[in-house]
Amino acid sequence: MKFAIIKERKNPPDRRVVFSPQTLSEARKRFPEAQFVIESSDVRVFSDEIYEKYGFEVIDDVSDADVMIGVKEVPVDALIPNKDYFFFSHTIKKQPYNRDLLRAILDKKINLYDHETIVDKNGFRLIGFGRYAGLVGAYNGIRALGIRDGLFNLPKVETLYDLQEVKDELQTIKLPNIKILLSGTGKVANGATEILDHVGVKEVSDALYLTSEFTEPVYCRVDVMEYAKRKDGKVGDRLEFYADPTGYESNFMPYAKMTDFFIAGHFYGNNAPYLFTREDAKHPDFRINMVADISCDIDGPVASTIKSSTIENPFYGYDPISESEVPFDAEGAITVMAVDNLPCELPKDASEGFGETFLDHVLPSFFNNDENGILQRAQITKNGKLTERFKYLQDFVDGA
Ligand SMILES: NC(=O)c1ccc[n+]([C@@H]2O[C@H](COP(=O)([O-])OP(=O)(O)OC[C@H]3O[C@@H](n4cnc5c(N)ncnc54)[C@H](O)[C@@H]3O)[C@@H](O)[C@H]2O)c1
Repeated sequence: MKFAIIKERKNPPDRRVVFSPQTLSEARKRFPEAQFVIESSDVRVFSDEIYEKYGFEVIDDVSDADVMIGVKEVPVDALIPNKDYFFFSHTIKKQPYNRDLLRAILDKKINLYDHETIVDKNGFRLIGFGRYAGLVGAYNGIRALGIRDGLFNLPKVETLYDLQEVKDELQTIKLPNIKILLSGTGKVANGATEILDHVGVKEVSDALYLTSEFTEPVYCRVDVMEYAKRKDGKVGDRLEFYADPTGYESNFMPYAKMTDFFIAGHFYGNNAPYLFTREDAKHPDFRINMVADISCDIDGPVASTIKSSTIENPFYGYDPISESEVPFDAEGAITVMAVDNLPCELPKDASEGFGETFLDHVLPSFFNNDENGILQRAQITKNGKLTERFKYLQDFVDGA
């Protein structure tokens, strides 16, 4: 079986890749029956020459490979019919901007596997870039704070070589006595925690956080059972909330009154209550003045996120009174960092980490008859049709 590491063709260019040269060598060792080729690329974080140094063939035409492995959406005219493809297709939530892509995939009888749909038998995602989004998102929030309040001047992550350099930069700063709230307990939140711990911010329980002030910076981690509660006053249940959050309402306000800097790292499911609304942000006791919204749902659960921001211009201000965008350092504004492609800022580490999990969780399935059902669950299209699991996308494909 021949695997091709394909070139990223989306604009702006994404420098990430599923396999670093080193991880691909490991894959070659573990699966001697597999063949790997590299499609030449001038944007990838690892150069063609490095792959060649590791003994891989780097070519322009990879059309004789069986399985194409990429990161971002492949443009329709670059899709090769009748192949297996792995990439983030951003189609499973019926994203309108990728309807034509899904149609082309079906027309070209491509077997599409999406990195996002690579899950274990309980439905938990096995691979992703979440940790890197958390790392970069927390750093960017701290960077915004330093610039806005004239405290320190951290460089942009994209100008640094790797995670170690990011961490080295953070050694040079001292945070003021602020209170930081972090939502989520998943991959993103773990990445953010790694940064907060590295900066030496101490974690405190929510009971203490909600009742005390401190003489040093602290952070508190909350998940659904803290920032939401049952409307009927009964005790909530996390799994029940995931399945159907309609019986819940926000419990975020007590935290908003005790927080300076909010890092959003939760997943927001359909019909869940908003964490805070535009009205909430107007409340005189609403204390948050800095939001690093890594979850980045626009005009939704975190009301100050009125748009996503870019790596180039990562910060903007939200004026709670006029409910509109203002400069990030305007008087009375909530400063917002809402970059929606954070892992792109750390392409080397993100690629290395992603490849290791792809190697552990996905590649074996090609050689063990998919004994854990990984490929079967992840497959969205087969022979020009949607697979059973993804039949719900049929009306999206058929729609105008
Ligand atoms: N800004 C970016 O560049 C970027 C990059 C990667 C991920 N993200 C986003 O960050 C968010 C968190 O990602 P993650 O990888 O940490 O996810 P995860 O699955 O590892 O963790 C999800 C977290 O959200 C909570 N949650 C709340 N409602 C849930 C529900 N209905 N189903 C599942 N979990 C629920 C969970 O309890 C958990 O704390 C996602 O919305 C993701 O799209 C953003």
